[in-house]
Amino acid sequence: MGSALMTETADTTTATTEAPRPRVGLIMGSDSDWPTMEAAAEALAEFEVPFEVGVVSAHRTPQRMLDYAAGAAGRGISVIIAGAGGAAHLPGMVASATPLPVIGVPVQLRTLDGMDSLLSIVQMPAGVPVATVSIGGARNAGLLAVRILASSDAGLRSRMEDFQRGLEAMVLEKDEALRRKLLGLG
Ligand SMILES: Nc1c(C(=O)O)ncn1[C@@H]1O[C@H](COP(=O)(O)O)[C@@H](O)[C@H]1O
Repeated sequence: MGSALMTETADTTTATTEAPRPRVGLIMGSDSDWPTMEAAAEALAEFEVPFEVGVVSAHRTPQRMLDYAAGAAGRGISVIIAGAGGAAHLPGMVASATPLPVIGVPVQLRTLDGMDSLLSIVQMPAGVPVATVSIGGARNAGLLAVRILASSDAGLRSRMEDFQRGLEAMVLEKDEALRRKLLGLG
């Protein structure tokens, strides 16, 4: 089942080198979700976290969804990011069939501004958690997956700390630029 998904990696070595095993499963209900979900892939690639990508739908491919969720941990996946729009049952259904942490991304469709997706994902019954990010918040889903992995990976944790310092530096730089602009200095 897992072999049906595409494995992505930030590894830049030659094609003859065996690709590292994916640590994050990035799935979505439809290929039409990719423009939203791509930001999660980019965040994972920034941290050189190997991941796999695939379309898995609780509604349209229920058996594939169950097989994926049941097999992910055994294949070495540590975190699953699941994005879906509308009646977004995928993240919750996947969470019900795996012990792994599942991060849900509400994908905004043309109707209802993504509120339907958000509410479908966020309102889980007690006992089956899904960590829901904001509507369209795929980048944060990727970063949250990195943080989860970093909690038991010192190297990754230190990269996350560098990333956070970078964010802070960027804000301070913008603050300074704004101040100079307001004072007519720059
Ligand atoms: N919400 C779900 C599920 C699911 O939750 O299992 N499967 C597909 N979908 C969503 O249907 C929307 C429209 O899909 P199409 O564009 O393929 O018609 C997508 O946002 C997808 O995530």
